[in-house]
Amino acid sequence: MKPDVAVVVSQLVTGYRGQGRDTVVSGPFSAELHSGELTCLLGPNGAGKSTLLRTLSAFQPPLRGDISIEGRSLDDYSETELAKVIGVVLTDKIGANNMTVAQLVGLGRSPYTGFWGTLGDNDREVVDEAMTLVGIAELRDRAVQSLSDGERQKAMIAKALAQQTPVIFLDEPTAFLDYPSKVEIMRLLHSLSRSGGKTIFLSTHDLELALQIADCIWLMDKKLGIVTGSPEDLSLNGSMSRYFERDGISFDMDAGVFHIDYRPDASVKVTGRGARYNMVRKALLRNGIGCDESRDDVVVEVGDDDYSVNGCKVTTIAEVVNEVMRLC
Ligand SMILES: Nc1ncnc2c1ncn2[C@@H]1O[C@H](COP(=O)(O)OP(=O)(O)OP(=O)(O)O)[C@@H](O)[C@H]1O
Repeated sequence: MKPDVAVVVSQLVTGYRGQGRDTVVSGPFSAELHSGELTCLLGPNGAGKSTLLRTLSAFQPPLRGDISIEGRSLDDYSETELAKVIGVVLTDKIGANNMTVAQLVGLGRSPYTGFWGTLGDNDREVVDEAMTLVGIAELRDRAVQSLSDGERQKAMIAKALAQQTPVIFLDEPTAFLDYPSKVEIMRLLHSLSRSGGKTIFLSTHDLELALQIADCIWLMDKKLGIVTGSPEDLSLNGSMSRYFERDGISFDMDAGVFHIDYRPDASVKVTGRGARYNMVRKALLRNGIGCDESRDDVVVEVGDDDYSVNGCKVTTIAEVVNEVMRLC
């Protein structure tokens, strides 16, 4: 059974109002976000991801169309009501450098206490719980400016959690993070959507990661418009290829990964099997050398412990490549 619809976008057109002329960035399009799901917004630079997130967060008005959250149009919410429904995590500098992590996360309680409001026992409990959920409880007294990018991102997510909203929007939460931290943040957001029944919608350029972790994907492109679906459906129906394949880059539907297409200038025969065999082929291809079973002038044999090139033994793949390059 499909989870509840939390956000409905109807015939939405996003963009910027100008004097006499509007600049349309995306739309018109209609789509839904479901509670308990992590949805990723993917698209090339300039496609309009931040503009869409700002529009959904009510930071800028739509040019046309309607957005409704939990059955009510965005226009019908007061500012305070909105802050209890949508938590927003932007990539902009957060301007919280003189605060401790606990103070920053405590700002998430402002819809309930007022900006200068003092936190009560319940607020402090919520703040502690948010920091624990995100795994930063031990950082509570650290100054925000002393945090790493990954820790700061977690603190911002904890702040959004402390806001206790059913919907959270995040603009590129994995930007500037190393790969393990990107995976950690994405898995954290996925588990928060599952365990807390939250609707989490984020933009990212980490396509392969999004394909592995997201429940749903929105693909966005200025020319192609917006399509939505599960990562697997969008892979199989060709949408991933249509939106992201460029000259020299192809999308492998089965593996859900992108490949750089090399055009080899020469070819050799490679024999063997398993991971070492695949790695040799990969290293040769990167150096402009393809594999051709019919070749017999240059033959690379991949053994269990070493390699040979035309009978000459070597121990590393780098040496295989050097030897083959010398012969080709
Ligand atoms: N204030 C503005 N006024 C007019 N046009 C704008 C404004 N801000 C952004 N744009 C334009 O809107 C388009 C979409 O920009 P946006 O930042 O939403 O894209 P994006 O998909 O988030 O890009 P990126 O992946 O590079 O962050 C771009 O062509 C941009 O130049």
